[in-house]
Amino acid sequence: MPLMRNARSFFAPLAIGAPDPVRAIPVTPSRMIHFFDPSNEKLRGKVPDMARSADILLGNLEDAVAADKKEAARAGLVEVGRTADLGGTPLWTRINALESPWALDDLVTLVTEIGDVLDVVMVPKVEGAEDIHYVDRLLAQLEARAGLSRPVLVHAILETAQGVANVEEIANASPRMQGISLGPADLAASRRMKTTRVGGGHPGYRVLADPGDERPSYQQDLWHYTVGRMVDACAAAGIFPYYGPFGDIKDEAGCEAQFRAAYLMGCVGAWSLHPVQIGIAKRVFSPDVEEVRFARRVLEAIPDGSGVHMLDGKMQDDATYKQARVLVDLAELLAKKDPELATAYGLS
Ligand SMILES: CC(C)(COP(=O)(O)OP(=O)(O)OC[C@H]1O[C@@H](n2cnc3c(N)ncnc32)[C@H](O)[C@@H]1OP(=O)(O)O)[C@@H](O)C(=O)NCCC(=O)NCCSC(=O)C[C@H](O)C(=O)O
Ligand SMILES: [Mg+2]
Repeated sequence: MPLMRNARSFFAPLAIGAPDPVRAIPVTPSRMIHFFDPSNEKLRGKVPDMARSADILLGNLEDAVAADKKEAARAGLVEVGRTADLGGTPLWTRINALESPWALDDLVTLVTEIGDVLDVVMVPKVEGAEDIHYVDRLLAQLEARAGLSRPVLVHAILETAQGVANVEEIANASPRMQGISLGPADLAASRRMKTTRVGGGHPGYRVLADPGDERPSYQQDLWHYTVGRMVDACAAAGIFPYYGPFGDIKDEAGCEAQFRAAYLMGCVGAWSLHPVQIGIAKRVFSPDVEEVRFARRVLEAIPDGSGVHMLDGKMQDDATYKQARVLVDLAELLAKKDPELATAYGLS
């Protein structure tokens, strides 16, 4: 069994002088976590534009940043944190893996230099609660030394078989846990899955109908099981699940379908690797206008949220009231950020 803090000490700061851990994870629009490489000067110049169009901006320090660019990426992110006008868009980072030569300096430098504007640290290849405990204590020490008044939160990537096996303990490892993302590329390698794709389906993974005149077959979702486990672990822990990357940038329809499956299963967002995927995530992770309209009718039809009612031939009760609440709450949250959505939802 991993070492867990007990119920009384769970919310105690892990270093003298560190800020109190949060009791509830902030609920903000997070339809996409937009990745950019902070070592790239041209992209750094685009940060204000990216921040206007994305819900969350993430300076990536890990995979996709070459080894000889790691320090430039870290320094570039410090520059962004110190100088860029993000207009209230949360700033996240993905640090290097904990066993790498860069992770320690990533945490020390970022919390010391820009801990006051850094909302969340994404930790790759998390295998169990012990990885979160290590980051948790170190963050507390760094926050205390930097005199920060609010804690930096932690987001784990689920991208090893061991991490999936331990997903519940990871989700509950610390009050800093903000959420978990699927990392389908590393996870595929860790599991010895035979695919070279970053997320998405595979034409060979399908179900064939029984023998008959015709034998239709349908492609299945390779990630259904893991997304299901991740969503349940996150919901049970009061944190947020995200589908991760979709690497085939040109396959916009494939990306949209994968994001939509994750949205319907409970994910709050996905990663965008390219500007085109910001629009896809916005479309997918904003509730459908007609569904919101129907959900509001459900809430109006059941003012106290109890009893049984009929609406358009469909039974409504306490449970459907709660389902409707999920959609309406999300629509109201997004409408506050997005005037076009506010108009579409009739909330302006
Ligand atoms: C994937 C890319 C390398 C593609 O870049 P590029 O070839 O430059 O694309 P385009 O020519 O179509 O670009 C058009 C313009 O858009 C700008 N651009 C591209 N990407 C971004 C971005 N992320 N943010 C902002 N702007 C972007 C280009 O500069 C062009 O601008 P201009 O020249 O002015 O017209 C590239 O998109 C990229 O590097 N994306 C991020 C990749 C990344 O972060 N990968 C790591 C996350 S996924 C992962 O790690 C796997 C996971 O961990 C797992 O295990 O599953
Ligand atoms: Mg990965």
